[in-house]
Amino acid sequence: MKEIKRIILSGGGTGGHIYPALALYRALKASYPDVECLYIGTERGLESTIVPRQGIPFQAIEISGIKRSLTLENLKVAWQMLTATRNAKKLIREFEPDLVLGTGGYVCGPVLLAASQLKIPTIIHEQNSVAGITNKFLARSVDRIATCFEEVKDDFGKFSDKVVLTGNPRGQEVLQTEASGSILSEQFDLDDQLATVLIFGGSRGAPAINQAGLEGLTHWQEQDYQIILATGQSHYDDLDKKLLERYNTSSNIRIVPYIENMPAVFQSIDLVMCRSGATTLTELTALGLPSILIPSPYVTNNHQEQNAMALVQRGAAEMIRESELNANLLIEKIEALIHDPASLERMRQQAQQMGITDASQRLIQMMEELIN
Ligand SMILES: CC(=O)N[C@H]1[C@@H](OP(=O)(O)OP(=O)(O)OC[C@H]2O[C@@H](n3ccc(=O)[nH]c3=O)[C@H](O)[C@@H]2O)O[C@H](CO)[C@@H](O)[C@@H]1O
Repeated sequence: MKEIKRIILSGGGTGGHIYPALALYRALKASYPDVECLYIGTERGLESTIVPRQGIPFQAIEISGIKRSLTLENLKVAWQMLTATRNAKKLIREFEPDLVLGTGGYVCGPVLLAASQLKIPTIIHEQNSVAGITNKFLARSVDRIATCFEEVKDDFGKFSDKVVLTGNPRGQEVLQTEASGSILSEQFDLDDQLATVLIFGGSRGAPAINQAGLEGLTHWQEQDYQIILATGQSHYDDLDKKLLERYNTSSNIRIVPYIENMPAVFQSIDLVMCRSGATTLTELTALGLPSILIPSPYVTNNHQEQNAMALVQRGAAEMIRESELNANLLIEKIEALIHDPASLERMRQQAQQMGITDASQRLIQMMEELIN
C-alpha cells in the first residue's frame, strides 16, 4: 500500500474551519511521522496566525467571498477566483502532494478546484448540518465529501454518493487532551474547586454575547460559581480598560481575549454558553459538556440554528435565539442549570452519546483508499 507522504490542507477564515484541519494533521503525523504538509489559506483569515504557530508551512492566496447583492463586486470575485486558481495550481505543482483536503471557507474554492484539475485526489470536509456555499460548489469536482451530520448528505444532491460520514477530527483531539486539575488556578488565577461557566462567541467572538455577558458580571461577582468570558481578540481591544481591571481583579470573574488551549480548558468547565459553530459543537459532544447555545443568525441558511437543534432535540443543550438574548435571561438560564447537577449530568450523557470520536482515523482511511 502506498504511504501518505505529502498533503496540502486548506481551509479558513474562522477557527471552525482551521482546527479540524490541524487536528487531522496531528493524527496523520502520529500514523505517518514523515508526512509533510503545506497549508494554503488567506492572509486575512485567522489561519495566517494560527497555522504558522503550529510550525506548519503556510502559503496565502488572495480570495474573498461572493456578495449576495453587489454584482460589480462579484465580477471582481470571479476574476479573483481565476487568478487564485492559477496561483493555487502553481503551489500544488511545486509541492506535489499525494492528496489535497479542504475544510471549508472561501479559500478552499480555488485550491480544491486547482487540485482536481491537476488530477490530484481531493476531499472536502463539511463540519455543519447545512452545506457551505464553497463545499456545494466543489462537490462536482472533488473525489469525496466527508461529513459530520447525517442530514447534510441531501444538500449535495446528485453528488451525494461521494458523501461519507466521518465526524470532525477536533472531537477526537479534545478527547485525547489530558485534563489538568489545576488549569483554572494556573491559567486564570481562579479556584479549581468551584463550578465554572465559560462564555464565548465563536473563534472571532460575538458582540451580542459579549454585551449580555458583560452586563451580567455585577450579578455574577456575588455568586458561588465562576465565570470566564472570552470576548474575541478584536472586541477585547475595544473594551474599557478600567472595566477590565475592575472585573479581572475580582475573585470569580475573568475576561480574556481568546483561549489558545480550548481542548485543555474545556476539561475543567461545568457549563458552556456559546455560538453553535460546528467545530465547537464537536468539542462539546466529544467531551459531554452541557451547553446553552446562542446560534449566530448571520450565517448561510441559518445553519447554526440547525446545528444547535441537533443537540437541543436530544436534550444535550438548551438554546437561546440572539433576538431574545439579554443579561437577565443569561443569568436565569445559567443559574437554573449550575445549581441542578442532575440536569447537567443528563445533558452531559446526551451530549456524549452524539460524539463521533474516531473521525481522524476515518479520514485517514479515506485518504489511504484514495491515493491507492
Ligand atoms: C460566523 C461563521 O461563519 N461561523 C462559522 C465558523 O465558525 P467559528 O470558526 O466561529 O466556529 P466553530 O464554533 O466551528 O469553531 C470555533 C473554534 O474556535 C475555538 N475557540 C473559540 C474561542 C476561543 O477563545 N478559543 C478557541 O480556541 C473553539 O474551541 C472552536 O474550535 O465555522 C463553523 C464551522 O464550519 C461554522 O459552523 C460557523 O457557523
